[in-house]
Amino acid sequence: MTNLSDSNLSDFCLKLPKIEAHAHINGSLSPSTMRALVARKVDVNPELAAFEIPDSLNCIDDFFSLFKFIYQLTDDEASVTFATQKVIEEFAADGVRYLELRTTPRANADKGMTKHSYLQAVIQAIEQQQQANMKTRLIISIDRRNTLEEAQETVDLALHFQQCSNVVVGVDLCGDVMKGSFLALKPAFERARQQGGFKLTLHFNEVAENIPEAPELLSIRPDRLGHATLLDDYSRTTVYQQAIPVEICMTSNVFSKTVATYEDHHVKQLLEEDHPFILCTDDKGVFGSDLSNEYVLAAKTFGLDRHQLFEASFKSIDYVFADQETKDQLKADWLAWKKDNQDLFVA
Ligand SMILES: CNc1ncnc2c1ncn2[C@@H]1O[C@H](COP(=O)(O)O)[C@@H](O)[C@H]1O
Repeated sequence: MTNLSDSNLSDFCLKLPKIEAHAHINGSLSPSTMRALVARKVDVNPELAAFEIPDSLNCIDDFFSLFKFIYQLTDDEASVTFATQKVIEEFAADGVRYLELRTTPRANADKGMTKHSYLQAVIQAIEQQQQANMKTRLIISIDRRNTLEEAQETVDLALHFQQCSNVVVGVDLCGDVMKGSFLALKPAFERARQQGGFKLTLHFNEVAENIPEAPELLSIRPDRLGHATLLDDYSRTTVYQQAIPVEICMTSNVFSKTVATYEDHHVKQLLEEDHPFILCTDDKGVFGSDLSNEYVLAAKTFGLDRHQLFEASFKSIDYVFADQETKDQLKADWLAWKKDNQDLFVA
């Protein structure tokens, strides 16, 4: 049962202006969005009526196989647009003021959806769904299982959409941590930075098997790292020396068992070392935790007070893939919010 201070803390974390920088679109679909998508499709695909998210995810393998189901819900452009709009609305309702969504372009020949039309649907949704209080930007993901040719095709799309829209800001390496190799894909990331000026973020050392390729990932000097769960000596030295911001996804790590408990979470070290990090959700739909809840968890687990929570959120602004003018505006908004809400800082 929540006591009074719990609900006060939840209320504070909901109202706190926040940055979300690591949110996979298809992992962020809420149960109500999934139900709405099932309702749209069940006539043509009755099997979807039996679609349900497992109550508990036993290991990271379960987690990646879950996306095979979710992808049946977003297998045409209209569903992709609908899903993206819902995700944006929900982050805005959770007090997010600057959102960087990410997604992997996906084709579906049966529905006539191409990677190009998939991205067009996402970008259209972002442009149409700009909220009064929240800016949304897009990071385009390259899946670890891609061939170099596929990865280059994704970079081509990022470059194409950069010509007609200002929402694409970065390129990400994601996907099943046990598959693929970064080395094969490295030229695509280098081209994304050189030709598009895109920022690069890489899912990094989520499991021990990723450690051997860590020097290769760090060699491109990523602008941010996702998770960075396991820091071997070389990675720790490099990540700390280069002050690379880490996208922290506590619930995702605990649910997918890459971190044993919240108390053991590596954000503890980052807090102690004052190393840059951003609290994020990863897949709020799959793991059932929105961003304000991640702030509640960080506060409860590591004893952070409201000023420290504000600082964590405020510092995150420096690490987003936006221009300086946008960052300055966000900082001014955050400070104005703090000034207007002094009463919330009294627990
Ligand atoms: C444990 N955390 C994670 N580690 C690595 N990749 C992840 C992930 N969570 C999600 N994805 C990647 O994002 C895709 C779903 O969103 P999009 O279809 O791109 O919008 C997943 O298929 C996976 O490739």
